Amino acid sequence: MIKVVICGALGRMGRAILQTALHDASLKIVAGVEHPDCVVSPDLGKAVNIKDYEGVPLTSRLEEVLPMCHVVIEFSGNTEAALGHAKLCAEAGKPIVIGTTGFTEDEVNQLKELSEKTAVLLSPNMSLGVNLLFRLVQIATQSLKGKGFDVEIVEIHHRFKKDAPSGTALKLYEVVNQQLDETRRISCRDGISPRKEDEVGVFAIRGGDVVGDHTVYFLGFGERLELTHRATSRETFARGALEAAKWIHDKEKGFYNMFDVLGL
Ligand SMILES: NC(=O)C1=CN([C@@H]2O[C@H](COP(=O)(O)OP(=O)(O)OC[C@H]3O[C@@H](n4cnc5c(N)ncnc54)[C@H](OP(=O)(O)O)[C@@H]3O)[C@@H](O)[C@H]2O)C=CC1
Ligand SMILES: O=C(O)C1=N[C@H](C(=O)O)C[C@H](O)C1
Repeated sequence: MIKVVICGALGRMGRAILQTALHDASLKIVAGVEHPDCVVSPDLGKAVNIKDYEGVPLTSRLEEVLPMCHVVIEFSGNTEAALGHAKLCAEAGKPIVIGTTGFTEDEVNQLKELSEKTAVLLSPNMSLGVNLLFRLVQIATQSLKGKGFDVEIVEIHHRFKKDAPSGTALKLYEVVNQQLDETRRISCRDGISPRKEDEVGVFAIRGGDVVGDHTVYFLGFGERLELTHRATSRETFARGALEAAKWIHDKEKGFYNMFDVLGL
């Protein structure tokens, strides 16, 4: 049985992962890591009876529970904390699956350095559909290049999401940018100025309880192609994160993403 620690244990994703893991006999959530100032701080350090977490110890110090596990899943939503957790994993030689988004380029480079000591999987989206979308967008961009199509990206998420644009939208832009020559990402249009040829708009809409929608538009003359993924439940990300944990638990070192897990 694969023993897993979740960082960001009481968050939306942490709870979804715990719930999903309850139906999988091949792994067990052995501890949760939470923010030191989290609302349940009196319970930190001992087993708690928060719904879903009955008997699972919660702590604010990953190093205390690392020896208990084979793999760590990181969804704290805080890139500084996630980097700290990855450093502890590298020191202890424990693999880590990171779903947290919003890393700067420099932080991603630091994660790559840590992956020389332990296995690190970083993906802004653990769903099968979005990872296939990355591939489809690559094909569409390549196929429509030089044929008069403009590319624009729109994402919608719940009102509580902190980072914008989403990690997935930024990855979609990266895929588009790799196929085209020198594009410029913009996040707003306001005023009198027609679209510039090298622009790619990446726009974030926030509201309600939207789990996560991403659309890439290929806008031509007389036709347009829209590639859309809609996540309707966090369980889809949770299942992906747990599949990633199973896949990485016996890997020694290296920098991976969901393509490696899904074989895409
Ligand atoms: N890769 C993927 O497939 C997906 C990625 N995400 C990403 O995952 C992240 C989390 O999303 P979500 O669950 O909605 O966010 P939440 O805010 O609901 O959950 C994050 C949890 O982590 C806690 N936390 C904050 N700092 C620390 C810390 N230093 N150590 C341990 N825990 C900490 C938060 O506590 P507190 O509230 O007290 O700060 C909170 O309980 C985001 O970056 C999001 O973009 C989301 C869905 C899918
Ligand atoms: O914060 C979220 O909720 C999500 N974040 C991820 C992102 O930033 O891409 C993935 C998913 O769309 C949900």
